[in-house]
Amino acid sequence: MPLVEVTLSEGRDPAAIRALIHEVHAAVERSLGSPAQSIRVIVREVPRTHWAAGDQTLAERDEASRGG
Ligand SMILES: O=C(O)C/C=C/C(=O)C(=O)O
Repeated sequence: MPLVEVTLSEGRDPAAIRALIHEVHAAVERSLGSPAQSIRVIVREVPRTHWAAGDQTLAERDEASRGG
């Protein structure tokens, strides 16, 4: 049972996430030949206040890029 997990920061359009799930599913089906019902795709969304790079959260980066 192939299981693919994707971690994203929060805030994307639900339709874009649904499209991502479809594309990941299709890639696994095509590349591994796995039965469709056996494929699992999990998308995790992390609040931008809970994701840091270089000790700056994505929320802080957003604020800085807005000039805050
Ligand atoms: O785009 C996302 O969902 C997550 C972005 C992460 C970064 O920009 C980073 O880790 O620097």
